[in-house]
Amino acid sequence: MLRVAVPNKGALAGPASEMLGEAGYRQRHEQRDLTVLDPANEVEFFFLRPKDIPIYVGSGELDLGITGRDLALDSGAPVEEVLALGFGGSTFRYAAPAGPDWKPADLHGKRVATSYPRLVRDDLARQGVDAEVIRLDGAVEISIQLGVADAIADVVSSGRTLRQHNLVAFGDSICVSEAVLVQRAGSDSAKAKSQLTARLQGVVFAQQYMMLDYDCPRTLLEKAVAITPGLESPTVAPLADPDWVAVRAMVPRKKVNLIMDELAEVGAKAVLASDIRSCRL
Ligand SMILES: Nc1ncnc2c1ncn2[C@@H]1O[C@H](COP(=O)(O)OP(=O)(O)OP(=O)(O)O)[C@@H](O)[C@H]1O
Ligand SMILES: O=P(O)(O)OC[C@H]1O[C@H](OP(=O)(O)OP(=O)(O)O)[C@H](O)[C@@H]1O
Ligand SMILES: [Mg+2]
Repeated sequence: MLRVAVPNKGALAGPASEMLGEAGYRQRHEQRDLTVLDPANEVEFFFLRPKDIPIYVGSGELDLGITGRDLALDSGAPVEEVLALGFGGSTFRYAAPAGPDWKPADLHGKRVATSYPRLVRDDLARQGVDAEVIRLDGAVEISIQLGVADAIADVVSSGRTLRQHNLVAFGDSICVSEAVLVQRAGSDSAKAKSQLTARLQGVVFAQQYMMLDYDCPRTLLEKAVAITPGLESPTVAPLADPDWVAVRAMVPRKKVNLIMDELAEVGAKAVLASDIRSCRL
């Protein structure tokens, strides 16, 4: 039985369960459930705090876990990334009160509040800055106002929380994070583990692509195929009208509107874009 850790609360919990559900795994119905058995797939899921997940996986008690890259790095646990999952994106930044232009070197001799002390200490050491790290559990943005810190280092997603507290991010991102699937560093890729990874990879990949279907005059096919080369090569099928063909190809989701504009310009008609739920390469 494969043992897999899933975030039970916070920003990563909903999307992680949705992705596992999409990949065909059983998920919990009750928020209070801390374990779910999926006998058909021979997997047991454990719903844990995302911060604790690298510790369970690093100890070898659990085989795989979903957590944030920033949390995995901060834990110092011996885990390695198996797959980046494309949700829960954030950056981890230094921030200080708006006004003077800060740079990381200005933190020398100052107090930096954070819930990610290892991540921050490692970065300060890398930059050769000697600052005091104040460890807080959350709501770090208010610590400067309350007089316990001069600057902070925290997760920035939309940037709204920083703005609300009149803080400005400075320096390069300490970490560019997203949800990741992790395993114990150096552990082998058992069959069950690769199967779960491949299924999740199928969902991650499907979310990055869309399927395009369109009709195209035979004479313009070469031009249209150059715009939608597909993964191997697009599917081209005859239509009842011998002068026209139907074309089907996967395209990157981010470019779908641009590609639809280009196809329309070339003379393609009835261009349809649809979501892909899962995909095996
Ligand atoms: N808007 C966001 N706010 C907080 N975390 C986010 C956001 N977007 C992505 N994340 C990621 O989610 C993870 C943090 O999850 P979570 O908020 O559950 O942890 P936590 O802050 O320690 O828990 P809690 O806030 O419940 O005490 C990190 O990997 C972080 O990068
Ligand atoms: O850039 P934004 O979109 O505003 O998001 C970032 C904020 O969200 C998180 O806080 P969370 O809600 O997890 O509370 P916490 O500080 O108590 O962990 C994070 O710690 C920041 O405060
Ligand atoms: Mg939080």
